[in-house]
Amino acid sequence: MRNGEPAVAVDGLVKRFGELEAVRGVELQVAAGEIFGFLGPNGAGKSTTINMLCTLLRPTSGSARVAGHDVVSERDDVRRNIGLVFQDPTLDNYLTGEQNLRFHAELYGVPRALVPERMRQVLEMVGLWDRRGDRVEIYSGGMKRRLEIARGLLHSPRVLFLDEPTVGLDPQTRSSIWDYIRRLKDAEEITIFMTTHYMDEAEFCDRIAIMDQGTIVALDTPEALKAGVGKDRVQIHTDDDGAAIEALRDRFGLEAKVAEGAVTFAVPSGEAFVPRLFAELGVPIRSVSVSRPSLDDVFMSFTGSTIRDAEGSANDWMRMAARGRR
Ligand SMILES: Nc1ncnc2c1ncn2[C@@H]1O[C@H](COP(=O)(O)OP(=O)(O)OP(=O)(O)O)[C@@H](O)[C@H]1O
Repeated sequence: MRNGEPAVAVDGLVKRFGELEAVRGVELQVAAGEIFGFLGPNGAGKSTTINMLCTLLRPTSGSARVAGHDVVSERDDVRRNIGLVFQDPTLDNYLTGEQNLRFHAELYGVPRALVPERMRQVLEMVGLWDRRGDRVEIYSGGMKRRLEIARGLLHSPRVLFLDEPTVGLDPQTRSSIWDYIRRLKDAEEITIFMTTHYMDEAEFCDRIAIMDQGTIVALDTPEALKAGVGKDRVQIHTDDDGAAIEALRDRFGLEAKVAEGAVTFAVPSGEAFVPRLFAELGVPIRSVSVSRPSLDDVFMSFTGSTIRDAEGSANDWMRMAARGRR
């Protein structure tokens, strides 16, 4: 990869499955050393895009370069330069942490002489050096995830693809995984391309792309995306959501929808609007909450649903990836 060249450069990338255009002309660039987050509802095309970047799926048209190499014509170079951390655990439980890493080193052709030193580095980075001799079956969920990250790093990839690195982990473990990810970025000058469903985690990304129906609908820093929404979110609980949505449309010209079990809509100044709402809605309100724009609102303004409602979008790509590698 030449100096100043983006770690990931995607140009007019398209993937068709028969009639279905799953990815429709995606353009993006990720700078070396960036933490880049990929968000989107179920079926948005994230997995398909990432699979193309990881060389596991061939683009229908367009091009992509990862770590300076073309994903079609220089497939092996791309593979040597990327690390993948699957959502589904792919560790061998009967082996020790160290044995798992040795196996991977062999698979990736890491020169034998370099393995002990590199193994120590990555295991220390994720705080598992002292536990390297234990069988993985007695590791906690968080330890397993950290070992997967260590393994993804072992062959010194330039770009690390992480699929929901903290899904299913408790908040404390999630936060420690994030400490490792941030430390990683400093220590290894690595580029991280990740998917997450946790909006608080998306905040840690340098930039975020929101994908919907095969295209990128927003791409910027979390701050810029939130500033762009420019509206507060109001949520009300009522006894008749249908009537409330109708009244909001008829009396205030507002488009509302039910999200997370509450009638939800956006107005420029939420607090100032609440008294009018109570006075004029004509539908009894049980409770109301007003919040400043969050990444969730950004997500909603571009995709029409909250990330929690869109949840369950289990990223199948790693499963596909695992299959594709066999
Ligand atoms: N191998 C395939 N053959 C046919 N259609 C596919 C294939 N892979 C994906 N698709 C379709 O392409 C679209 C995009 O799917 P994709 O898995 O990329 O979405 P996603 O954003 O990753 O969603 P999720 O978060 O649920 O994983 C979907 O409509 C999906 O059904």
